Amino acid sequence: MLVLVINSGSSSLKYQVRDVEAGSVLTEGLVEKIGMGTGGEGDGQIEGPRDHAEALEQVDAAIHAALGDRALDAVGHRVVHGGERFAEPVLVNNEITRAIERLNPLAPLHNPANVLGIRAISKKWPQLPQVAVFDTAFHRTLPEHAWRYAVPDELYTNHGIRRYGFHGTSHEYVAHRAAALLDVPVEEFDAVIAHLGNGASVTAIRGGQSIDTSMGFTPLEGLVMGTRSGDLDPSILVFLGRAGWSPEDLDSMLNRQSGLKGLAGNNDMRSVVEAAEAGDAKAAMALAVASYRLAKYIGGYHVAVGGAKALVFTAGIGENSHQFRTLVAQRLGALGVELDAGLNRERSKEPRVISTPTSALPVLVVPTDEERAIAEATAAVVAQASVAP
Ligand SMILES: Nc1ncnc2c1ncn2[C@@H]1O[C@H](COP(=O)(O)OP(=O)(O)O)[C@@H](O)[C@H]1O
Ligand SMILES: CC(=O)OP(=O)(O)O
Ligand SMILES: [Mg+2]
Repeated sequence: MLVLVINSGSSSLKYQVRDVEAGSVLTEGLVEKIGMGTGGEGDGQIEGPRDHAEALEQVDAAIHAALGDRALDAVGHRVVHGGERFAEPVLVNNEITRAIERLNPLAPLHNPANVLGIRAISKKWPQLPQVAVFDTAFHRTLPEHAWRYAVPDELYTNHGIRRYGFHGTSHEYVAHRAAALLDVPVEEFDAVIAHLGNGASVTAIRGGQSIDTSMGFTPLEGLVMGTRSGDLDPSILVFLGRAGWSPEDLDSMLNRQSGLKGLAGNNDMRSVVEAAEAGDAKAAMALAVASYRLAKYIGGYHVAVGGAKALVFTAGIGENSHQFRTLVAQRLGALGVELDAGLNRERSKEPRVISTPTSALPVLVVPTDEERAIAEATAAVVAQASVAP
């Protein structure tokens, strides 16, 4: 089955065409600066489309050569917020699209773009089945004591304020691959998984299921990220609000000006590590804050899962930054974690163990592949829909 995987952002659209049975990628690319003039990269050089519909025209042109005389069978979308309703990937129809749209206020950076992407495809290729794959779905197994905030109940009942969690497609995919590498049935896999990309989250896995995760009501809570603050005392916002900061000011400060960028002036881990190694004290402190915060979460989730059998690093930073992994591991001495310096520095696209044989728990690096997981889920939903009565 040929699946077009779409990850729509507010001003960008990442795409991949995959042959699900062959496990291959036919073509991929990124359309940037949607509604902002010029820009873009990928297989085809793409210039600033006006909107998501125009972006899609460019994707269509770019994938044409790669498809040859084959045709797409389905489209799979990454949808960031599925609320409490969506625990599985679903075949999209008008009602589903409206349900996703109703969740827009809960993920204002992500969901509106996802809806635009779905509508643009429906218009362009009305016959093509579309599947929505939700970042929140894997976390629907969180127990209430993990998802509930200690605030008046009406905030939950009237406003849906609770922990939802994100990056679920990645955490689930990585849990399966890590369990396979350790030769443990996934239903018996207890672990802590750290997805460290631009957005970063850590998940407690018990019996292969998510039982806690660091992102919350929105993808802001938890770890120090590229431009997001992660956890802080909520009273800071009250304080700033009283000092005249608007909701937009606060949103921009927390989501776009904080994290590594706020601490070190740069949101890219590679640059922050380089600066720290060159003696920049702010960059070194940014790494200390981020690694300390993550180590505390790992300790907490080790308890939450009743003793993790593995610690897994994934996504851009988790897969590539041996320096950051070292900083985190150095703070995990109390858990008996011990990295093998040589294995930790090795570069590979394969899942691998990077701890010593005497480490109290194995530490793994497992490359994530959200697009592959979305393509496979899409194919499964479409295949099932075609046999349903
Ligand atoms: N070789 C590398 N060494 C250190 N950090 C890296 C490396 N490659 C990528 N990264 C970091 O990974 C992060 C981006 O992760 P990624 O998973 O691609 O993000 P997203 O998909 O959320 O946009 C950036 O902070 C980037 O600096
Ligand atoms: C949900 C989320 O934070 O996604 P990303 O890491 O792609 O920004
Ligand atoms: Mg990502």
